[in-house]
Amino acid sequence: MIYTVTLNPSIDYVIYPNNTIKLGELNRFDKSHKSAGGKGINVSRILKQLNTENKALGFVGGHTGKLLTDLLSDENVETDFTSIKASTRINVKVKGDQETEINDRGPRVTESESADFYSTLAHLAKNDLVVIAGSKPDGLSEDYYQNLIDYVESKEADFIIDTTGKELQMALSKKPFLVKPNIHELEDLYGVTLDTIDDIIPYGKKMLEAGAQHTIISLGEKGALFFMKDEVYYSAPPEGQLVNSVGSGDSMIAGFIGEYQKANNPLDAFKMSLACGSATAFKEDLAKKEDITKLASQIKIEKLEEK
Ligand SMILES: Nc1ncnc2c1ncn2[C@@H]1O[C@H](COP(=O)(O)OP(=O)(O)OP(=O)(O)O)[C@@H](O)[C@H]1O
Ligand SMILES: O=P(O)(O)OC[C@@]1(O)O[C@H](CO)[C@@H](O)[C@@H]1O
Repeated sequence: MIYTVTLNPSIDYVIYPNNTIKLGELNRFDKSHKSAGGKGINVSRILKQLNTENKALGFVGGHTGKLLTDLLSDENVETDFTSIKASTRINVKVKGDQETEINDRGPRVTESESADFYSTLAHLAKNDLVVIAGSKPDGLSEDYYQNLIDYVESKEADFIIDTTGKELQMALSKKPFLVKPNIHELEDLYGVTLDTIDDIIPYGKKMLEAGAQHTIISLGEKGALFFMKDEVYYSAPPEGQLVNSVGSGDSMIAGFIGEYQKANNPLDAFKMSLACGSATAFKEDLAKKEDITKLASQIKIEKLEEK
């Protein structure tokens, strides 16, 4: 079974302003939509499009939590959320001349609610996969992710983590099945500036040396690099027009897992991750199955290095 964990999910309220947003003035817009958001939830939504069985876990509360659950149920995404008293956050995504994201800090989770979460992982078993993604809400201990990873390890299950900084650094030594930093997260992790693919490669390798089983470094409109064992691959994205980059990184993770589950072939999984990432980048909301299928045949990967 695949579980996605979104400790701080959101309603993503996406607005399309009629004009450039003017600070300090009344701005109007004619078009908007609300979608179930949060990084792990996005992974679940794309996995559903790929017909990969999975369950979304995390904390939800209040009317917004109910809306989130209903939106997922409309897409037939299986959930087993832990109820909290405080309300699920609303994150605002402004699609103006540029994309601007305004993310709420989110609700506070109480100590007893934080312990309740573990009951949703009661059936976790050997070879299951847990995808842990996104920010941690207030109220959870500093080492909540670390404890969660230790728990997953104790059940002999695998995990993927999509987080940043110290938490990502800590997780590497626990041998994640996949990590997928974007270029900026990689620069922050190692305190460097990376301008070219040749600059990036040693840092991708470092992530494998530190423990990651597979590493994808996403480069936005420039595509992505893939590291496994001693091999390094690159792929440019398929042709298309950027419409929305929110969730494209999460879609990549889903694409990798969905394809890997089918045939245990990491290179095909990397191709599918590119197809899913770009299919979402070319859509207003997350990609649908038909968008992904259209792009999948266009992805070409190039081997850059082998020791
Ligand atoms: N402008 C674009 N054109 C084509 N593909 C894109 C574009 N932007 C993103 N993608 C696709 O999405 C993937 C992930 O993008 P990016 O590196 O921006 O991830 P990210 O920063 O984790 O995304 P986010 O946090 O917004 O979900 C890229 O590797 C690429 O396949
Ligand atoms: O505040 P976090 O947890 O870091 O990120 C939350 C979020 O920005 O990430 C997703 C896109 O990756 C969105 O659906 C959601 O609003």
